[in-house]
Amino acid sequence: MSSVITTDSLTKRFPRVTALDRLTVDVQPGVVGLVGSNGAGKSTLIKILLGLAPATSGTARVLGLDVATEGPAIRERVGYMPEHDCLPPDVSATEFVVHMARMSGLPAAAARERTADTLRHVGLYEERYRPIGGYSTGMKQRVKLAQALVHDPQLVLLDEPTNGLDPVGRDDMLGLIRRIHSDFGISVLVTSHLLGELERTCDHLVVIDGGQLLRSSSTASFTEATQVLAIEVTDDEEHPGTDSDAAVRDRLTAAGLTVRSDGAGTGGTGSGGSELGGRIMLVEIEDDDTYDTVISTVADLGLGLVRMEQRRHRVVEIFNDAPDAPDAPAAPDAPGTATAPAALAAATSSPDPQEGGPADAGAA
Ligand SMILES: Nc1ncnc2c1ncn2[C@@H]1O[C@H](COP(=O)(O)OP(=O)(O)OP(=O)(O)O)[C@@H](O)[C@H]1O
Repeated sequence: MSSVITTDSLTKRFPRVTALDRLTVDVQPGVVGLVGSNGAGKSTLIKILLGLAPATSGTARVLGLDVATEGPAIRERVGYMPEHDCLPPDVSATEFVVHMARMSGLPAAAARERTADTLRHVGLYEERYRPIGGYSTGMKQRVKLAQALVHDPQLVLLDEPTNGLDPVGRDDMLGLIRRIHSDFGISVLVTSHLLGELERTCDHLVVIDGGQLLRSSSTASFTEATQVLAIEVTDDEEHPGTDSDAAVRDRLTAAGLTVRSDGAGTGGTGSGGSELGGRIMLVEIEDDDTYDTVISTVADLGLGLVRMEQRRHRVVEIFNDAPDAPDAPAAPDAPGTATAPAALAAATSSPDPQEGGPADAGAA
């Protein structure tokens, strides 16, 4: 498969900040998430990829075309959904999208036909004849998406498409984004500062921070299984006041296993908290017998297992490994307003999506 985007040591310096710092990345066809906190360099990268802003140094190619010299050819083949509200309030969605289709070179009849199809696809029906000024944020986002798709591009670059949307609106938009690829075969590069939502939506994640690449790999490989078993046991109802966790920990340790409490919790209150996070114990998996040892130990003590599952890596660990990562993630002030790696951490999904843990803070 040929790459849709490649960059080689791509650098963009503004007088007071380096927005992109020797970024080398290779994006294959599919739905790819570009994740980074506010100011990480996502929008700058998109503008360079569209040939709208020059790089300071380094090179980039989109669909095999050089961004420095082939901007118009790139923009013919690529759709772009900008981050900010940029729609004219006085015209209808239909008028606006027809205009954008004409700007992309479609003849009048084809532009009208494609506009009707595209607006239907993004979920705008009768309201498409009303002035955009009266639309909700969700409807405006759909218009912005429709104008990015109307000329049938091979690739769309979507800059923060879920910005300003409520949880239902976010989920709808993420579903639409997936269908752009599955129904039409169009590749998608979608940016967000909310890791959790891209983790759910994308096949591949590119994570940047301070203009530098932290990691680029398949979403699945970010969340591969660890050699750690997370367990939670019931209280000892026959002997109230007994610390059942301590009893299990002592027995397992005596059996030669390494046990620790889950300092990070499951996204709950963290270590020592009275909520879920404080009740999880982590057992290193020595071999297949570890499972049986845990089960028989818990049964011998007359306790029950509330959960036993192999821990998965969390995508957010990439930020914890970054050089200036914060010690403890802080919760964002309000849903969808996460900033900086700390809030990215708070916005990620539970350690194991199967676990039914706390929802993505950004979608909460
Ligand atoms: N035209 C400009 N002049 C000077 N500095 C800029 C300019 N555009 C962006 N920057 C700076 O470059 C850095 C990266 O900005 P960019 O907009 O690419 O980040 P981002 O990841 O898209 O964040 P956000 O989601 O907040 O837009 C920021 O520090 C920003 O202030």
